[in-house]
Amino acid sequence: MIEFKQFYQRIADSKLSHWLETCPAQLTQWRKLHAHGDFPKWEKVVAKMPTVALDVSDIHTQVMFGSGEQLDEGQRAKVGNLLKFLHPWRKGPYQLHGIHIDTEWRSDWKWDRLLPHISPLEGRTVLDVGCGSGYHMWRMLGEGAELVVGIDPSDLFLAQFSAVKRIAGDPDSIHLLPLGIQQLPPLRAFDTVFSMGVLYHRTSPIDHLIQLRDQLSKGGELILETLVVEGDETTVLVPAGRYGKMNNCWFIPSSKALKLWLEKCDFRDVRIVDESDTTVEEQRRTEWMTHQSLADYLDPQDPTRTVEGYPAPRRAILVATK
Ligand SMILES: Nc1ncnc2c1ncn2[C@@H]1O[C@H](C[S@+](CC[C@H]([NH3+])C(=O)[O-])CC(=O)[O-])[C@@H](O)[C@H]1O
Repeated sequence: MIEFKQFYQRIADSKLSHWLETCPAQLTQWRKLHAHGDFPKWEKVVAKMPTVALDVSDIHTQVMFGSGEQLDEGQRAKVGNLLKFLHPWRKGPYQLHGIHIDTEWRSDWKWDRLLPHISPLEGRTVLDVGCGSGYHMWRMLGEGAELVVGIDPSDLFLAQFSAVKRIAGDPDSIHLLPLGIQQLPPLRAFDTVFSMGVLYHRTSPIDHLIQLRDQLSKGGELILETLVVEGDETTVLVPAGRYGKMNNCWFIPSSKALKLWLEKCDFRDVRIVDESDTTVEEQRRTEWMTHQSLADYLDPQDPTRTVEGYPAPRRAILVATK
């Protein structure tokens, strides 16, 4: 059974100890809501992941655990099938005992775009809001973070993360909690907070920025990544209906407007460090994610537009200090 005891123990004597006032009750409630349905089936898959001591691992240049030499072909096929049961795999890629999980997203490309622009993570306590299956969390740990906590309300992503963590030998410096950002009290304790791909899902983007600020210690750093449109400080797109077939997409500002919003929320040294169009090489259908993907969200006659006629996805990364 996926439990959070290891997390509670890990933070008991840390600067996150005050989180213990609210978090265990929320996760107990979460567990009650997930006692039936798919989650217990996914937990059984997680429990079957191999726990052999790893011959090699690399979380610095990729997310790789085990060369594949330690499992025979039959065992590898079995683990591969179990991992497939946790479909769809959106964020990655992962290399697990020689099994290449070719995810919908090349999340490593986003990591490569942001890494040169952020303060070194060595020794830091880090929060990843909307962490998905936790791909970037492993890379944060690979950069020397002392403790990495991810939050994401998706129970499938928790199961995927837990499968990887079990194979990795259950390290106690990395934890995913199935919570939304709105469920966190103002902890004011993280050295670095990431919010990537979340802002446009929030109905109130300024409140989101304030919630992120409230998680940071004074002087801490925010890395914010979200969909943007071209334009000046006053430009923001609120799609009338769906955007790229997503029905939960609310505010898509220009990067300049986003910079202004951050400054208005008392962040300083706000920098737009990257702006890139999302390509069908970075987000695409694979054997590990067989549903529709970016190519299906774009107008086949004009791929610079979504099927709804809005500008095609473009994303910015901003870095700011509290
Ligand atoms: N209220 C919320 N609180 C926290 N998380 C949320 C909330 N609502 C949705 N999410 C989660 O935010 C994630 C957004 S994906 C980005 C993943 C990764 N960060 C990436 O940058 O690749 C979007 C994208 O594809 O870019 C999903 O995992 C949601 O479950």
